[in-house]
Amino acid sequence: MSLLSASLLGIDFASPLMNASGVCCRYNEELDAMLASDAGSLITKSCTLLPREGNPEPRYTATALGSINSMGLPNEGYEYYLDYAVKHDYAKKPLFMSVAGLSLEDNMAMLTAIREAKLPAIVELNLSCPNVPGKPQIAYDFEAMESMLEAASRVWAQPFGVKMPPYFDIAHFDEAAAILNRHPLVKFITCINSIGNALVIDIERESVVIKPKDGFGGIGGDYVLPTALANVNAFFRRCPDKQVIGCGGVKSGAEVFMHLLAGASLVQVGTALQEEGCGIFARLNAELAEILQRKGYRSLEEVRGKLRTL
Ligand SMILES: O=C1NC(=O)NC(C(=O)O)N1
Repeated sequence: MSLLSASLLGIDFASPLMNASGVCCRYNEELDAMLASDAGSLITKSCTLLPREGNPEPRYTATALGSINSMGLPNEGYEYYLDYAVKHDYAKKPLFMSVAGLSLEDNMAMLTAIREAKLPAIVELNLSCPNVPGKPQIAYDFEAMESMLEAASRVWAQPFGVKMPPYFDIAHFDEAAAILNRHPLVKFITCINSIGNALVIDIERESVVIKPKDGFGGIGGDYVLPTALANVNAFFRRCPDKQVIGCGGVKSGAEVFMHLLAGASLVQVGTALQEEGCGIFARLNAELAEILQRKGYRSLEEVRGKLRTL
């Protein structure tokens, strides 16, 4: 066991770091770059039943404080990622598959096909894409989320995880956690997806910066770090039988350490990975190791959830 060893669903990871679904994971070449990187694992682009072009461009813009995107789930269709998962060498590093069907039926069809392939791939069910016009985020509709989790638990019939949107109200943390706790097969919770439907304005052009939805898109990066940490900690506190994966605002070892303190078992990198490339994982591992050593920690276990309150 090295200093950066992590564990999820009883599976060992050499590093807690991985990509956030959507970044460096649409094509085989990107997934292979993640495999060759110092990330402890990798996750595929959220897939739909059929391939999708996604929203019109420009649909991603980096900003001084992070990024805004309205990709619209562009992906090669679930069979492409299932094919990658069949060929993947799980002894090298664990692989996650992100599933984001446009309907409950589509999700069940994909989960059935993936289940029948009998792979060690870990499924992260995306309940929180904010960018498909006309498709509300499932996890903001508690009844829809309950129905989706009931169906997914029945069809998938083994442990899986969910990608959650950020919540901003304690009552919503309570309600969402209560729903998740009613589904014991939901063994991990990834917090957070982008903060949906934000608006970035360029004053020189007096314009929005992305084309879809009149410029409204999900934001990531520095903008979302405190909200991401709050959601990680809220679900860590409320779901003692589940693990949490942190996502949001990670750009150095410091933010990785914050997510671990808040309760994260693994940590995903989105905007910073998009901007820096896969070399970021070697840097983040080194920076995290330096913080742990400086503070006298010998494992991530000793840090997880140890956030002090005043
Ligand atoms: O779940 C998602 N979150 C995002 O921020 N963007 C992508 C997308 O638009 O495909 N999906």
